[in-house]
Amino acid sequence: MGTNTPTNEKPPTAAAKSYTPLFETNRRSTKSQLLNKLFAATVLLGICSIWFYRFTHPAPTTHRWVWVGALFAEIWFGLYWVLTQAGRWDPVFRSTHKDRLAAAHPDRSLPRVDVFVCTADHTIEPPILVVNTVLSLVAYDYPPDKLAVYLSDDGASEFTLYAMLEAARFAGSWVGFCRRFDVEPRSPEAYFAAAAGEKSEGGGGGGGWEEELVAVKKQYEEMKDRIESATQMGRIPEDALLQHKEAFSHWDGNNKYSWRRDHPTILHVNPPPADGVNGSSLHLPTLVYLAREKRPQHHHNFKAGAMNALIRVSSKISNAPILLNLDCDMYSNDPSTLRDALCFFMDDRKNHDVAFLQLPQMFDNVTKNDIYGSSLLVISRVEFPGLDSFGGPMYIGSGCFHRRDVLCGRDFDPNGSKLDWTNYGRDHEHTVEQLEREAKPLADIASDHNTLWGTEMGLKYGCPVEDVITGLSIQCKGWKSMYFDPKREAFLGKAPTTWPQTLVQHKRWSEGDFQIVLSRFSPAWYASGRISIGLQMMYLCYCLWAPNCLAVLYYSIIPSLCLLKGIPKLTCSSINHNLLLQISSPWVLPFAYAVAAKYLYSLAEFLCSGGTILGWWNEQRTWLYKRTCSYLFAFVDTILKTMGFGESGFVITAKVADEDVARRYDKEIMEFGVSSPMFNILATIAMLNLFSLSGVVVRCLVAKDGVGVRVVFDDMGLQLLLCGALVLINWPLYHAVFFRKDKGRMPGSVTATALVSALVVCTSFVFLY
Ligand SMILES: O=c1ccn([C@@H]2O[C@H](COP(=O)(O)OP(=O)(O)O[C@H]3O[C@H](CO)[C@@H](O)[C@H](O)[C@H]3O)[C@@H](O)[C@H]2O)c(=O)[nH]1
Ligand SMILES: [Mn+2]
Repeated sequence: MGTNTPTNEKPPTAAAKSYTPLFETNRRSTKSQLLNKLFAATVLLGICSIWFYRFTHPAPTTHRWVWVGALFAEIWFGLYWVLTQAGRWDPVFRSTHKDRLAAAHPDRSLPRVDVFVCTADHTIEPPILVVNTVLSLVAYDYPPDKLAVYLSDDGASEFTLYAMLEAARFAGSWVGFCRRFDVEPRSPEAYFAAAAGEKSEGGGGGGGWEEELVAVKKQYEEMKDRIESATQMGRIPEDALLQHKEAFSHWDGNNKYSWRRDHPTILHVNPPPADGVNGSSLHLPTLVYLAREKRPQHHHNFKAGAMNALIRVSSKISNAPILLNLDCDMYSNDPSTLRDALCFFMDDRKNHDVAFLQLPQMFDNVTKNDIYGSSLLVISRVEFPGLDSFGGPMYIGSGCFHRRDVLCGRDFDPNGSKLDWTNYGRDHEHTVEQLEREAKPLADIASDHNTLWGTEMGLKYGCPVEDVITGLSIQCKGWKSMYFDPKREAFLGKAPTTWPQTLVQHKRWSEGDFQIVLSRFSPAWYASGRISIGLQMMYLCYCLWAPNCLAVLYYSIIPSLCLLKGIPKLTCSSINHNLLLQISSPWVLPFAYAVAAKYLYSLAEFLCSGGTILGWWNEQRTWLYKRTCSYLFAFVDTILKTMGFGESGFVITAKVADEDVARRYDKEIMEFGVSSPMFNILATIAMLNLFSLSGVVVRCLVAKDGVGVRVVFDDMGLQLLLCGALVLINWPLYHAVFFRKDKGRMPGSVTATALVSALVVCTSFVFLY
């Protein structure tokens, strides 16, 4: 996509000579930008001519609603396309100078960093996965006395605490090994897997690496065994109970069923040995376990509540000016990421308005052709760099660095919003007991309920995408954000591995995003004048995912039904209308151009972002399924919620699958498996298109004189194409319905429901309408 050239940011003046930038900003070459814009202009022309066609061929008297639907869908798709162009207007790409950072700020003058890891359920977020993340963070290449890792456990699980304590013990050996051989990545599980395939970087070159690897791996496996068997047997080993009597005492005699929703704050600070691990020179960061207080009568506000408790508690313990937020499945893949991030926050000239720095969310379990389109490639590689030029990307949760003061509600002052490092941190004259005693009440409900937390301070409450709404409210104050997509992925997490997970995750996202449009911070009006128009357009683009379902549902159902019934024309007294255009009509050209150009461009973007052709095709299916299911449910639920019915929840995505499912996932076989209302809709639409297509084919075959065939192709050619494309993209679904025998197939009940519903819809449309 063109070459990158550095932008000319303000020519250096004499006074500014001593300033050395810590990061670089690159833009596409003027030529490639111009070409891109010209191309966009031609597509826009195509879109306008489609609109023009509709308006100059006014509503017919018969089948009027079909016409109205098509008009609505075409306007929607056209406008939506315009919104997406903002993300492609002027992308910027950032790179860092860690060497300059090191020269300007020796380790002892680096600011503290607090890392927050959130977990919420030890059954779907296994403790061993969580501690792999924790260990990868503890092993950051950063002065240990400046780093603290906090684990928030909304599941209040003794097994997660046990796992963390085990990890703290193992950390000495692990970090030592990592430092000595400079290994990457620093999540033990990921490293050992890579080392086994001899793909590991660093290390390999002798110096006792192999022996040490065997030893540290053995220790790790033993620890993993202990953690997993404790979880399986539902019992913490005696020796651990004895050693950490105080910490585990909270679980004595608790009621297993209500515990998660009803328990006091549990805070356990695990300070590193002051004189180094086993008296060596190796020091480790502080590790903290927190399960904030929960009571059934108080809403806990999901991850936002957990994050706010962490912000408060950490302010007493380490009080770092920079916070990093990670989900429990996202381990650090690059030990130098903290230094990368600081290049942005510590750049002398450009740091005064940067509130947060978002890094892309990448996943280590995505298969080659990404069957669920979960890698977010185009968003990460194309759209977020695009947002960055308009004031910065959204805050999307995991992988985001924040300035503590801004996240805590600091207003933007154009004359002085610089971060003063020196006011932060606290020295450890306190004993651990003192620290725990002081910090603990801050995670109690009393410190949160009826306070400014969740409204003016911290992450916002009441929205399933707490991250996006929080980021938007910060940007609306005048703060900027930045996006940094490093060459080596900074974090790797777990993407959903089944259709139900994928669809439910997108329901949460699109529901949350749509709520933002209707909220106080609406990007449609509140943000006007507060953030740039380009950014506003892109916020709308994401926040209007949910209502997208209407136009897509229309396009995937009505033209096919009309095809089946044989309605090519919508007649009005004098003019002939076509539902979709007639193939021989000159108007087909701009229509075909706009559609083809849009899809080819999207394919090119996908390939340039590192995807495969099949991956792109899979992503198109995912978009279709998300739009017809997740977004529909999100849309309906949001409307109901605004009318006062129901509340939106937070369904946590499972990070493990049973063996059978995992095996199919690795083979890129789609997983349906359970019956769900979402599948009923998907399968019904798929069947309906199959029936329509077969119906037409049969009709052509029985038409003796060939007239029927000609009419079908000429008058309904586009409908036929659309229906054919829908059948093609649904292929794996038919396969799962009709042919598969494994557990991941479409359940019989869904199949039956879909067949009956599609049959009823088709016959009643053909015979009754
Ligand atoms: O009551 C809760 C619910 C969730 N979580 C944590 O929130 C994180 C995200 O949950 P997950 O189920 O993995 O959702 P994703 O859709 O994968 O997460 C993305 O979307 C979320 C917003 O919907 C953001 O919060 C996340 O950071 C972002 O990675 C996980 O670490 C959970 O443990 C909590 O701490 N408390
Ligand atoms: Mn996740």
